Amino acid sequence: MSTNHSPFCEAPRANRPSAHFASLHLMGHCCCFIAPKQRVQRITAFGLRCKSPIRIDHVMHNSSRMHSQQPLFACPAEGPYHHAGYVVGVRWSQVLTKCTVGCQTDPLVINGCWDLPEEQRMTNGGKSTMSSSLHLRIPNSCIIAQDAFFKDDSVIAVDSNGFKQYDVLDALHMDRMMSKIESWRKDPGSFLASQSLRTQCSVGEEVFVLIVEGFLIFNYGPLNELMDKRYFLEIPYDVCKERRGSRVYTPPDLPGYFDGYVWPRYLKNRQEMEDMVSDIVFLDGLKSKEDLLDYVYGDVTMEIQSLMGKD
Ligand SMILES: Nc1ncnc2c1ncn2[C@@H]1O[C@H](COP(=O)(O)OP(=O)(O)OP(=O)(O)O)[C@@H](O)[C@H]1O
Ligand SMILES: NC(=O)c1ccc[n+]([C@@H]2O[C@H](CO)[C@@H](O)[C@H]2O)c1
Repeated sequence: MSTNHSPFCEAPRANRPSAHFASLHLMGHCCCFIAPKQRVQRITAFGLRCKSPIRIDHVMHNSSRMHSQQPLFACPAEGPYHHAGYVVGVRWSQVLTKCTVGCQTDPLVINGCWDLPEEQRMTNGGKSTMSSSLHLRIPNSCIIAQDAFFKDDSVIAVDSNGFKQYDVLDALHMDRMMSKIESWRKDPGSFLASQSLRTQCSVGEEVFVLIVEGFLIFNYGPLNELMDKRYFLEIPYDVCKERRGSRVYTPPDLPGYFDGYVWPRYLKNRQEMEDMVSDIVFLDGLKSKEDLLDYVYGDVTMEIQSLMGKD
């Protein structure tokens, strides 16, 4: 199976109303709360839907760290709906405060995903790759990865085929993941410091960005609703199977696990996700890492600029 649908747009789906493809559409709601030390955090939620082709000419670069982008195009395409999906959500908070100018040079080391050699990380859709690169480009960002919250193997349910039921929310300590996200929300600056990440602040205001990366983050309502932006990286069945086959998990996949459990479960999870969430940007994970990163980075920075401009 293969995909020919375009990289930066929602994937086609037979039962998705065509209106969902119509034009770039931002919708938002905001809420405010006052955090300690006079800090004002604003949380904005919005979704992105797109039809074809959307041209993004550039990203504002009134800050030295914002890079201008090459024009990018997004358009829908037809095709079978057989893609493995991986999700990356982005959340940010804006902090209005006075800070000194600094720089962030530390690479992200969180949840054990960045400091592992590539061949030991999961070899699937590219979300860890994307998240890590995004983090390095976005000041004051950090990653929380869902894979770090798997329960112990001894408590994972087993089906009648002997397949461990790893690809369900029950296999994850979502409560612990939420606690971690909550601690970021309460005080992102302190959270970064606790991860040995320095903050970079411009005079006047700063935006902290949390990149939430995982394979079931949108299926968990309380987490999904916190996201400001949602991206879903897809790769076709055959590529996914091949990449999965080259991985060694702990515990390792049993023979037949991919076709007997992982793929059918993925299809169920994906259906559930699409029934719950509509404002997801689907990305073609077969595109180059650079193109994907440029697109997402451009998209996120535009929204951050827009967020900053609203105050
Ligand atoms: N756009 C891409 N094109 C080609 N290869 C890619 C792309 N993105 C990532 N890869 C490669 O695919 C492999 C898997 O990437 P990555 O670990 O980021 O996937 P993942 O979705 O995080 O998987 P998992 O959730 O299972 O950890 C890596 O070897 C990575 O270098
Ligand atoms: N404990 C783990 O991290 C673990 C163990 C066995 C399988 N997996 C797989 O990780 C993927 C999500 O990234 C899922 O498809 C799990 O099957 C993870």
